[in-house]
Amino acid sequence: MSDLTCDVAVIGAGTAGMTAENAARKAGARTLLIDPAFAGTVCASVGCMPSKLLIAAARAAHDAARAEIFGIATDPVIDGAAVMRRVRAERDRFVAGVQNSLDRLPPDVAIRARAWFEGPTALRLDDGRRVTTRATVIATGSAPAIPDPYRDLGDLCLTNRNIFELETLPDSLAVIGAGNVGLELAQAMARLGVQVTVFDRGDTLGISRSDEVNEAIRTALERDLTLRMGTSPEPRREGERVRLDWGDGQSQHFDRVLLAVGRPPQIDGLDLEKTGASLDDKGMPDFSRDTLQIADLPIYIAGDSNGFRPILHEASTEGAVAGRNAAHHPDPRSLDRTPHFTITFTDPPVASLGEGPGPQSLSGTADYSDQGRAKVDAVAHGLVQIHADRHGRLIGADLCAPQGDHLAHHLVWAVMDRVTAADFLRRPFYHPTLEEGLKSALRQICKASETEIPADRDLKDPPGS
Ligand SMILES: Cc1cc2nc3c(=O)[nH]c(=O)nc-3n(C[C@H](O)[C@H](O)[C@H](O)COP(=O)(O)OP(=O)(O)OC[C@H]3O[C@@H](n4cnc5c(N)ncnc54)[C@H](O)[C@@H]3O)c2cc1C
Ligand SMILES: NC(=O)c1ccc[n+]([C@@H]2O[C@H](COP(=O)([O-])OP(=O)(O)OC[C@H]3O[C@@H](n4cnc5c(N)ncnc54)[C@H](O)[C@@H]3O)[C@@H](O)[C@H]2O)c1
Repeated sequence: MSDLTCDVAVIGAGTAGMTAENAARKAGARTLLIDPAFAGTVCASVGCMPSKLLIAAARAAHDAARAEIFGIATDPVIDGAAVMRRVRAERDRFVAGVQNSLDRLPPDVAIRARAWFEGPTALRLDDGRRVTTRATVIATGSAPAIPDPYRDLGDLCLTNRNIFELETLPDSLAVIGAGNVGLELAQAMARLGVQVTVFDRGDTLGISRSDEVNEAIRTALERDLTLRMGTSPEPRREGERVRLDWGDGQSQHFDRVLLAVGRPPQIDGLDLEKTGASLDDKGMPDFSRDTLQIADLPIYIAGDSNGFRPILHEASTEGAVAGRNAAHHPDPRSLDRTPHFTITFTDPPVASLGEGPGPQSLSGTADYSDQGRAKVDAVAHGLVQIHADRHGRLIGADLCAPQGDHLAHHLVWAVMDRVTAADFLRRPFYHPTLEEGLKSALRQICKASETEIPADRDLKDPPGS
């Protein structure tokens, strides 16, 4: 096979890589998109989408089990094999959608191979070919960390890469790591009838920047599962089960263990040292968060592989910017970054956006344990903390509240629009909705910032809101 030449080589055909290739090609570059598998992105195949499909099944089970609250008797039977079949069937449709996009690439753009650097403008492929390029985008994603003791567990050790392949649900599951992956999947499994224990070496839940929000999600989770904070258990395979030992003499057996202890960037094996980039002790190159360029090299790094904001919409935006900048190298343009914004799809969802609470900021809190619409729907739990500057301009929020994924979008858009609490209160709030609950936090910010609550607006909540 003969060597290859291009303007922009993109390493990795995930969300960031596919977007980068497209942006570079639209900017007039001759592109190559290099991936050993073209497996249809982590998001569609083993990340966002199958996890949300499992969560959707869990929500159906949970709603059926609690229908009694409303006077409706149900006795749900969970067919674990059918649950997993639907997860995979719908997941496969998402993956097929990605494969369709890959099939529409111009001929000879997709190269099925693993790549690594031989120099700043030279790549080597594992099929022996060499690629000479003007610029490169690294978009190699991240991979689940697997601490050594768990490697001996064989098929009893799950990660996001194989959990969705389970034929049926296990009776019991230990989840190691109370981050996004761990908590979303732990609660879903528990609501599907699996006995779940979550272990985390941290003493307290750290999913949010706010202690109150961490406490709200902790009490919600403990209705479904056991949380063992401050533990880093030792695993041992015993036949077809895993024994975990922790603390002084405590132990328990589980059918399976799900490892969710972090997702470091997949940069091993890229031979980045051959590019001339200076690397930190983890092998990470220094890169600009504005342009995604590594030093002054013709190399850009996007998505989970740069470790900055390892979430989907950031991978997509960064991919577009890295692709465009690689095509226009050496004249990269800065990325117009949106605020920090994360959502954990637990029930209630947890979100954090913009700036967190700080010494210079004001906060208002909306209590959702006593909110009208939340009580109607029997989901009254949690809180929303809205943060503002001293003039009452919204700068961020932390929350754990019913439909918190939607509330968080209203808030992050308001932060981007540089809206003040008073501006926000001028908008209509339909009754009875969860949005209406935000008003109490906004009024507190008006008061603390000594700004007027707009004329013609209520000064306190009407009954039932
Ligand atoms: C269980 C789970 C749930 C998630 N849920 C959400 C969610 O709800 N919302 C959200 O915003 N985010 C979520 N995420 C995060 C989201 O999936 C990632 O941020 C996103 O998929 C990252 O995309 P990427 O393009 O950076 O990497 P990837 O999609 O992983 O693509 C990387 C590609 O690089 C290729 N590659 C690696 N090394 C090489 C090499 N040397 N040569 C060639 N190719 C290479 C790989 O084969 C792969 O195709 C979730 C993640 C997980 C694991
Ligand atoms: N809804 C979403 O947006 C979503 C969902 C899932 C994943 N993700 C992405 O995936 C990334 C990785 O998620 P993650 O949950 O794997 O990692 P994480 O870094 O968010 O959490 C890992 C947790 O594991 C704990 N831990 C580490 N080593 C341990 C050990 N040996 N024993 C016990 N506990 C240990 C840590 O204290 C930490 O709480 C997230 O940062 C996020 O960007 C996003």
